[in-house]
Amino acid sequence: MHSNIAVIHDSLLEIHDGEKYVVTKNNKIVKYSYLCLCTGAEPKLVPQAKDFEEILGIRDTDSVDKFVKKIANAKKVIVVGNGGIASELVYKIKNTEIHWVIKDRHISSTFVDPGAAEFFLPSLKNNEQSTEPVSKRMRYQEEDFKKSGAALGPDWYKNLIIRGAGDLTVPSEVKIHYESEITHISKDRNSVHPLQVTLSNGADLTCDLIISATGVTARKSFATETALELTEFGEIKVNEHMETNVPGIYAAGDVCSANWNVAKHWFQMKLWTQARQMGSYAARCMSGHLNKEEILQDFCFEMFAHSTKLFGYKVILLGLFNGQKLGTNYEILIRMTKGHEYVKFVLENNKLQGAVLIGDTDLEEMAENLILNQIDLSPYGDDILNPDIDIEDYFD
Ligand SMILES: Cc1cc2nc3c(=O)[nH]c(=O)nc-3n(C[C@H](O)[C@H](O)[C@H](O)COP(=O)(O)OP(=O)(O)OC[C@H]3O[C@@H](n4cnc5c(N)ncnc54)[C@H](O)[C@@H]3O)c2cc1C
Ligand SMILES: NC(=O)C1=CN([C@@H]2O[C@H](COP(=O)(O)OP(=O)(O)OC[C@H]3O[C@@H](n4cnc5c(N)ncnc54)[C@H](OP(=O)(O)O)[C@@H]3O)[C@@H](O)[C@H]2O)C=CC1
Repeated sequence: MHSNIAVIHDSLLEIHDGEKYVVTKNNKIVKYSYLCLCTGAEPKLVPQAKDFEEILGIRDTDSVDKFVKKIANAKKVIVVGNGGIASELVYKIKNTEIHWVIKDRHISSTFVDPGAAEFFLPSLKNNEQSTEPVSKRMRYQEEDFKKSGAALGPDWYKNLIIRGAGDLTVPSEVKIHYESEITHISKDRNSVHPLQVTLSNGADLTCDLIISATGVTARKSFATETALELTEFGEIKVNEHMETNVPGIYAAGDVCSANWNVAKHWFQMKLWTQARQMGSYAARCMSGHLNKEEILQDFCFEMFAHSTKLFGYKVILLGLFNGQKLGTNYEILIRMTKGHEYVKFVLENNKLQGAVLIGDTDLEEMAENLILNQIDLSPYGDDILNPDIDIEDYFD
């Protein structure tokens, strides 16, 4: 489709930024004028993972294949971590006993507040999952010659059956171990469940498999002549034009860190949408620099927005949805109907700063506009979330 693009199936090894060429694993030399690094991230597993093959991370197709095969023989699993992957897995895994080990006092802490976590909990107790979510996104299939690589992204589990070897006829309740981490693991091959796991709260567990869904670190699997400026977590710093400190080298997606004065309602999270938006914007910046055009920052960096599905519910997170950056100087309005919807508005000086919309609330467009417009909402008071008032229609 795009005759100006040549795809090279190889790995980047060295960047010679002085003479502007790269060297690949197969010794191919490619000259460049502009280079954009989109090497993503890799799972940051619990430290014990190096000693036990039964501890797995999930990132790409290969790692999922391995996980699905291993779990097919597991009757008892531990899921560690409290972010996106763990939240999706504990809901999706069937036919095995699940212990969910989390550092926090509430589930899914990377995305939601304790109130929303409480709203989700019944879904873990009665996890029938009879209907699969309908995917409205474009789905891609990887070609056979290269199975591993890019992170899976939204809907990755849609067509997967993740089933353990348990003989449970009804879905089991997930046992959550709050405020705990794994401190020690040993192996007893003669035990029914070979891994003996001790948690920081003193609890002892046994299991067949551990899934470490404990975040990611930027993947910098290549060398450069000039050192790239990195954050303390190893991400490549980029300016408002996605440029690194090395002339001609840009970076986008999970590997980079937005090192500009970001808009009040935006912040970076390692998400598929942000990676895609950054990639597209970096391309425009490179083209703009080449053609000496003025580059205006893309409006997607004005406000954080994430749409996903957790525990069977549509979840939309907008702006400073957890009061990020606001300190203690904000108000929260909540509307909740058990099993139906959870709506949270975050207000500062009577202006909407962020929103959590769980369920089919139909409030996303209105909330987006209120955050961007910063309309004074004091005349409406609590009625802004009064279910008897069609507030969306009003602001339309
Ligand atoms: C299981 C899972 C579920 C997710 N679900 C969601 C979701 O629902 N919503 C959401 O917004 N986000 C989700 N994410 C996060 C999202 O997938 C990532 O944020 C996004 O894919 C990052 O894109 P990227 O292009 O920066 O990096 P990646 O997708 O990691 O791609 C990087 C690519 O660079 C290649 N590479 C690395 N080093 C080299 C080298 N030296 N030479 C050549 N190639 C190299 C890698 O092989 C890979 O193909 C999920 C992630 C996972 C793992
Ligand atoms: N639906 C979605 O939008 C999804 C998005 N993703 C994205 O994919 C990437 C990978 O997902 P994931 O691995 O879940 O990463 P996340 O960053 O979302 O979550 C990692 C979690 O693990 C915790 N953690 C870290 N180290 C330990 C430890 N040693 N013991 C116990 N807990 C620990 C973290 O706590 P703390 O922060 O306190 O260190 C955090 O709660 C993320 O960028 C995520 O946003 C993945 C799946 C679904």
